[in-house]
Amino acid sequence: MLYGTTTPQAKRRALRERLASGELLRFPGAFNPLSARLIERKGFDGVYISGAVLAADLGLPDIGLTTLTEVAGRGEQIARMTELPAIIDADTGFGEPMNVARTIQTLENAGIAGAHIEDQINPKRCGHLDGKSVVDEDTALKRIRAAVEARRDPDFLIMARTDIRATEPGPGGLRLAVDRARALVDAGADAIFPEAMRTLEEFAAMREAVDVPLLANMTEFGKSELFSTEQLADIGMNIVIWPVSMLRIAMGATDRALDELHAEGHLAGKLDEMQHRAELYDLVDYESYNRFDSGVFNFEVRR
Ligand SMILES: C[C@](O)(C(=O)O)[C@H](CC(=O)O)C(=O)O
Ligand SMILES: [Mg+2]
Repeated sequence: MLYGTTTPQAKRRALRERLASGELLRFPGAFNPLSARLIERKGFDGVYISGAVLAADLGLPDIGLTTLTEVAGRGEQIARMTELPAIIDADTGFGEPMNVARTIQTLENAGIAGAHIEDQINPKRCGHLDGKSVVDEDTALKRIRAAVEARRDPDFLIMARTDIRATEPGPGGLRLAVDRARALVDAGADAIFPEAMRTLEEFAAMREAVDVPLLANMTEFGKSELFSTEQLADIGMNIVIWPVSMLRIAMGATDRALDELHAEGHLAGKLDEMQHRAELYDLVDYESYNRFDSGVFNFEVRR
C-alpha cells in the first residue's frame, strides 16, 4: 500500500549487485509514477527517468529548460512507486561543478539509485539531434569529480554520459568517444553512457575500451539502430534504456483515440485498448486501502 517499501539504500545496493553480475539490466522509461509500478509488475530490472520525458510532460523541448527542483520532484514521485532502482537523467548537472554536487545530493534525497551527467555544453540538446557541442575534457571531468565527491551513499551510481561521438560523424568520432570514456572512468565515473553510438560494433569498441558498466540507449527515431536485448547482452552491455518509448506509445494511442472520439462521438470501439478499471485498481492496490480502513474503523468503543 502507499508506496514502495524498499529503502533507497537497499535499491542502490541491489543495483550495484546486479551490475556486478555482468548481466544486461532492462530499464524502460516510466512516464509517470503509475507506469513505474507497471514496469516492475512486468518483471523488468529497473526504471529509467528521462529528461526528455520530463520536459515533454511539461510541454517543453528537451533543451535544458527544466530545473533541478522539477526533475528531483518528479523523480521522487516515480522512484517511490516501485521497489526497483531508478536511474535518472540529470542532463549536464544543472550548472557548474558546485551545482552538480548539489544535484547529486538532491537526487540522493529523492530516493534515486543513480544518475547520469553529460558532457554537453549548456544549453544541452537531445543526444540524437544534430548541432550538439561538448565541453572540453577538463570541464567534463570536473563535473564527474564533483558528483563523486558529493555523494553520501557510496552505492549511489554516478554515470558519465558522453555526447562526443556525434560531434564528428566519421570513425574519428568513435575514437574521441573512447578517449573521453576512459578519462571519465579515471575521474571516478562508476559507469559510462556512450550516447548516439551508431552500430553494434561501436558499442563493442566501447566495451573493449573500459571495464565499468555500459549503458545502451535504444531511443527510437534517433541515431542508433534499435538492437534487441539479446544483441546487447551478447556484446557485454550492462544496462539498456528505452527512455521515451512508453510515452510515445501512450501519446500515439491517445492521438488515435481522440480522432476516433471526434469522428464517432464515443469510445466504445476502444475498450479493448484501455487499461480496465479493475487493472487500474489492482495497480494502485485499492484493496489494501480498503483493508486498512476496515482495520482502523471496525472497532467498538467501550463505554
Ligand atoms: C536519453 C535522453 O537523454 C532522455 O532524456 O531520455 C534522450 C532521449 C531522446 O531524446 O530520445 C537522448 O538525448 O537520447
Ligand atoms: Mg536526456
